[in-house]
Amino acid sequence: MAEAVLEIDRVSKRYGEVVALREMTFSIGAGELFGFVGSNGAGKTTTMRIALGVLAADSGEVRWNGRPVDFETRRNIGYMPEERGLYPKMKVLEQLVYLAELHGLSSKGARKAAEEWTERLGLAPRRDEEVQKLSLGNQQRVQLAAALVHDPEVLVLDEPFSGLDPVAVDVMSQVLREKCAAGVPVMFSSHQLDLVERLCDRVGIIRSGQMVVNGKVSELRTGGSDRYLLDLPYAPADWARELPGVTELSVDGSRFLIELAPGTDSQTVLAAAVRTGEVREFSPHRPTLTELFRNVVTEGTPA
Ligand SMILES: Nc1ncnc2c1ncn2[C@@H]1O[C@H](COP(=O)(O)OP(=O)(O)OP(=O)(O)O)[C@@H](O)[C@H]1O
Repeated sequence: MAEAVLEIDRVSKRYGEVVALREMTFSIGAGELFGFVGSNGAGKTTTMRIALGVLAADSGEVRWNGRPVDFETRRNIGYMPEERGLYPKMKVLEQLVYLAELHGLSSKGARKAAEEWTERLGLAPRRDEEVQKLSLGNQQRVQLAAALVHDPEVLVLDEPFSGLDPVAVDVMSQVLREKCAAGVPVMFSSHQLDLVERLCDRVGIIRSGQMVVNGKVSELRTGGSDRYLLDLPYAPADWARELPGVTELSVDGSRFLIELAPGTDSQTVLAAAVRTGEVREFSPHRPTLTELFRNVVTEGTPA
């Protein structure tokens, strides 16, 4: 794994009686695209705000390249807040130039960067429009441009894909991949799990303010239970029920999803399937991120 760059180390946070984060811990390496998922209210926004230093943790620490995040470091982070923080009456280009200058770019450099990003994100025809007059999706593109315009060394994006049309989703995905390829650690939250699965190197699933699953998407999908999908057009509905070590999880017409207990030989199960007649399909079933997510959020009692 790449050297850890952004580290969230045992961060806890309460809002009065509400415990939002309990010793939240994870890190994101250089050039890594990290998807942050969890139910509504699980603590994603709180984590990101603390990572950025715009909200103080009760305990724990956020480090960037081994040093606690402070005012100077924050200038190097590109942040796309969930609540969107643009000035509604300012024109698009003017606003981006202003934000880039705030982050330390010269006025010439700021204008050049603002022009490039508006071009890239399909906002060139909107440069002279007030942000408040844009559609929500276009406001979101401006918000992404605002996170990128100062060429940040870390990107933290709170639900950057929500409300975007498919073309904008593609552009956004491409931009995030490019940033990663350039060595920037990128963290983003999303409820669009298919997108997270497609895009991310690693995913973190949080529940009730804690990281409960953190790993490579491909490994998470192959690890864990031993499930098989079978298509048996002539099998009676109960063909698998008496087989030792086999649990039937679902049946959809002739398609059966089963789970094998540890030590159960899949070839014995295949032989039993063959005895029912034709076997159209017999394949290991890799759960999707959505299925993993459902298992994780419904497992155990929310604290
Ligand atoms: N300013 C606040 N005052 C009180 N409670 C808050 C505040 N902000 C967040 N919370 C609570 O903290 C918990 C975590 O909220 P947070 O916004 O971080 O979740 P989230 O994972 O981003 O949710 P969503 O997916 O809905 O955006 C929730 O129980 C929420 O109600």
